[in-house]
Amino acid sequence: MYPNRFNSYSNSAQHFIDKYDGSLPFAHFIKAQFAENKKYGSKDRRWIAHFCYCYFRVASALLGSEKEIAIRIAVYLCSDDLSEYDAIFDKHWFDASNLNERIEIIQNQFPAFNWVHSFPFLDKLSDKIDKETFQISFLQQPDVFLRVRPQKLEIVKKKLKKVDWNYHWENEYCLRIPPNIKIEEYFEINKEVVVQDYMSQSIAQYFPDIPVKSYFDCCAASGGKAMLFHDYFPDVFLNVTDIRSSILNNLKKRFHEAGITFYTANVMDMATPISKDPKRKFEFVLCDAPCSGSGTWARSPENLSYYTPSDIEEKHALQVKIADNAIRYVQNGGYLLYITCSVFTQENESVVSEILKRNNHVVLEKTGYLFGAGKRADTMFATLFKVTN
Ligand SMILES: C[S@@+](CC[C@H](N)C(=O)[O-])C[C@H]1O[C@@H](n2cnc3c(N)ncnc32)[C@H](O)[C@@H]1O
Repeated sequence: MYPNRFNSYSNSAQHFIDKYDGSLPFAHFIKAQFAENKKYGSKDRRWIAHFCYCYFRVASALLGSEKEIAIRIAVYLCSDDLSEYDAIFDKHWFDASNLNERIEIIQNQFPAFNWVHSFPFLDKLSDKIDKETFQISFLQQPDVFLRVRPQKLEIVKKKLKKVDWNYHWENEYCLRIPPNIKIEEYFEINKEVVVQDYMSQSIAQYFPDIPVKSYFDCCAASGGKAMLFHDYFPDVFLNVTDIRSSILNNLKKRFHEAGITFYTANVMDMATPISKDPKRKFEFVLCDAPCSGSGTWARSPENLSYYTPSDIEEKHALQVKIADNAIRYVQNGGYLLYITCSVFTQENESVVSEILKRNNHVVLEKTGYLFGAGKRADTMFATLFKVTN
């Protein structure tokens, strides 16, 4: 890349970063900005967005630095391929053979760069999370993963023989694919493949080890986990709810595409106290609770600059209310699976402790993190409880 081109992208990135106020996801913001500013061609848009995202990945380690310098450092730390930047970066920057060495080079050269601060919520992080791997994972954009629907494995493999891009099987059904692939040009989405993070797919490890007969997904959103469950237990009727009717419309569209008809979807607020014991109970209740999403922030690194930690307290309170209610829907001998895509103790281990403290008929079967950092995937937390009345 020529210096003048680099400067021009850097200036545009600074303009958009300064204009952004964190009130909506950066991806939506930048898309709207580009739609308003027709002067940017598709190549310019790609570079400017890359520079902005690089900046957000390391901004907290560079507080007080000039934006121009911060962007230069950020692009160095966060770009997979440095060969583009021959004319821009200092010669010795190319001596690094891995990300740790890149960090060291910058640390030595710029005293204002404080890597420890790159993730500003370290005090909230669960002690089960490997801090170093987690922090470094923010320097790279996570990959895209597809879950191949079980009965579609053969057709997907056949179609893959004709693609000219690289892919990698993480396991029998999980396919890692390069970013920016127009998936719909190759596969029937939801019918053949579901776009679902590797660790989100791996949640199936926490499904009860029994032939489940009834299922209730109480925070179903657009149905990612419900579809996963369906592919393991195809004969089970799906009862799904969410507080938002708009997201249930997405679920209905996806279920239609997936050929799932054996379900009901209803709006329900799971945080409202339940006065009477629910009439209908289920063998398996899945509660993928609303959370900070901090295990997915390598996909939305603007959160490192704009997330307000007081939100964690509110989320904790909401999660306890929802999980407490969800337990009431579990039949005797059945299971509750509590899930978040958070890495914060308060949303995970603390909620689990609260649940156990408040419900002495509930026992912990299995708990842990599905750690995607270092694998260019998200991180999830899951706990399976057994409920005996
Ligand atoms: C993490 S998302 C669920 C993701 C989903 N399970 C999936 O795999 O696609 C959490 C969902 O909880 C819903 N939610 C938030 N507060 C709720 C409440 N009080 N009652 C029920 N659902 C709620 C949100 O609307 C959101 O769709």
